[in-house]
Amino acid sequence: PALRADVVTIFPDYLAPLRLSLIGRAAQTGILDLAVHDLREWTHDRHRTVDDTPYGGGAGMVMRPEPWGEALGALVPPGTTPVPRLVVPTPAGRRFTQAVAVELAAEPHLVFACGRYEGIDARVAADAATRMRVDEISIGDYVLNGGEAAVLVVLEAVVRLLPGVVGNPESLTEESHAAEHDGLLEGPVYTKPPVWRGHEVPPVLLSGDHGAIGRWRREQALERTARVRPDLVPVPVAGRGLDGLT
Ligand SMILES: N#Cc1c(-c2ccc3ccn(Cc4ccc(CN5CCCC5)cc4)c3c2)n[nH]c1N
Repeated sequence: PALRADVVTIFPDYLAPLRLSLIGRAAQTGILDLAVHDLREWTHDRHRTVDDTPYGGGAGMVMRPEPWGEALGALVPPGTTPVPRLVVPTPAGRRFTQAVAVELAAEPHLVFACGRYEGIDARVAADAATRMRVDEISIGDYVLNGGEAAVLVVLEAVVRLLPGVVGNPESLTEESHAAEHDGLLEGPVYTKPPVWRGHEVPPVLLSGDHGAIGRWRREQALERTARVRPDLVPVPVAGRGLDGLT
């Protein structure tokens, strides 16, 4: 497979959507080798305990290191090659962006550690870092209850970049946040009918004048990016084209 992905979580059912559609097909066609594991497999007490009170006090509970140590040891036994990358979603992680998705899509093996409660005992990532690359990532500046939703987001963004997953690879470069699109947002899209509830499709798109269409689309992308995401609009660089893009 192009990518092997192991996900460890106390809510394996939460990852069921990965069996559907795009990612499900990638798994069936052998492009993606996905395995979801229940962390409690690596507990040994009657109550299958995965959490305990935080040292130093504070609200909530912290995930115990032992089950995680055993889970990662079982999934990545010493001597495993290629050494996987451990991806740990956390509110305190580096921002997950398209560039990070491209980076992860180049990896042969990813292991995702889904935390819950107030997070995972910090020694788990520290210990793993002695054997593999550990990436603590956040999918955005909002608070979730655990890492599972982040894994759904990250795996969708990563798997769609794998060769053979998306029918039309060209669409991968023409979309928002793709480097080839200068990181601009894409403009509006239209399909038939040419008039719908009195709303016309912009005539240039029906003109067949591909030069004009290309210019119009770029203008729309720039305008929309400036309105919705001014932070993404490239600043003109001295000595380059008028709009700083060419
Ligand atoms: N990716 C991603 C994420 C997550 C995420 C990812 C993984 C886990 C594991 C547990 N939680 C719950 C939680 C929520 C808030 C806090 C902060 N503390 C609370 C009181 C003082 C600071 C700690 C844990 C997680 C949340 N949230 N938002 C993202 N973009």
